Amino acid sequence: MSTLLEHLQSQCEPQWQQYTQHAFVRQLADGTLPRHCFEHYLKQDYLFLIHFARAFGLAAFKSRNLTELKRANASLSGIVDVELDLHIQYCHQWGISQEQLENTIESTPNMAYTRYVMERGMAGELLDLNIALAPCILGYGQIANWLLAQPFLVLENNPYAEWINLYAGDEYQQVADAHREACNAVELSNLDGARLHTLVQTFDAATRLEIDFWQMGLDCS
Ligand SMILES: Cc1ncc(CO)c(N)n1
Repeated sequence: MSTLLEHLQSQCEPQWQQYTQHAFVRQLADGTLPRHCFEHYLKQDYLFLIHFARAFGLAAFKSRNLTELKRANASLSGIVDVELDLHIQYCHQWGISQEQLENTIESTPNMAYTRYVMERGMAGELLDLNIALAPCILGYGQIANWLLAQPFLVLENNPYAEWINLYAGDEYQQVADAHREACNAVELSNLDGARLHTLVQTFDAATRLEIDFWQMGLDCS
């Protein structure tokens, strides 16, 4: 019997592949991504992380017991107290100041993605929100591991090596494992066809929005 996430991923295989093997990440691995594209991505990702944190605030609100509340709380503080600080520090290395981050004009693919996730959470239950969040959390972990195994990977003198290692690292992989566990706490066999269909639609939409996010980076749009 497969898990809920295995089922969702298998239902969205072509989109999942487009997302996790996008030209943006291939160019990170071989070091050919133009620097201005990455800088644009980093600025947008700062805004993304702010909304991502808010989504976990919503997850806390949607929690029905202490286990769920503790998970949401851990994710919220992980982003607010660790990931955002790391992001600001990392952007500084790329010559992007906190002021520049705060003055970044949000791109429409970024808006579409973050607000879509929040809408799923507001309209639905915690599970809908967790599934809307799954492609981003699990995808980045998978992308980093996949890139490290590719023949086109060049780590020497690659300005993006640190980024790849961050997402392949134990700390991020543990975050991904925790989210996988939260989603798979629901048994696939306990969901009826209509409920499952809604979750497939959510997973599919969030995956396509991640593809658009990479494309935004590549197009500097
Ligand atoms: C757009 C996007 N998706 C996923 C992650 C992983 O946290 C991120 N930082 N940004």
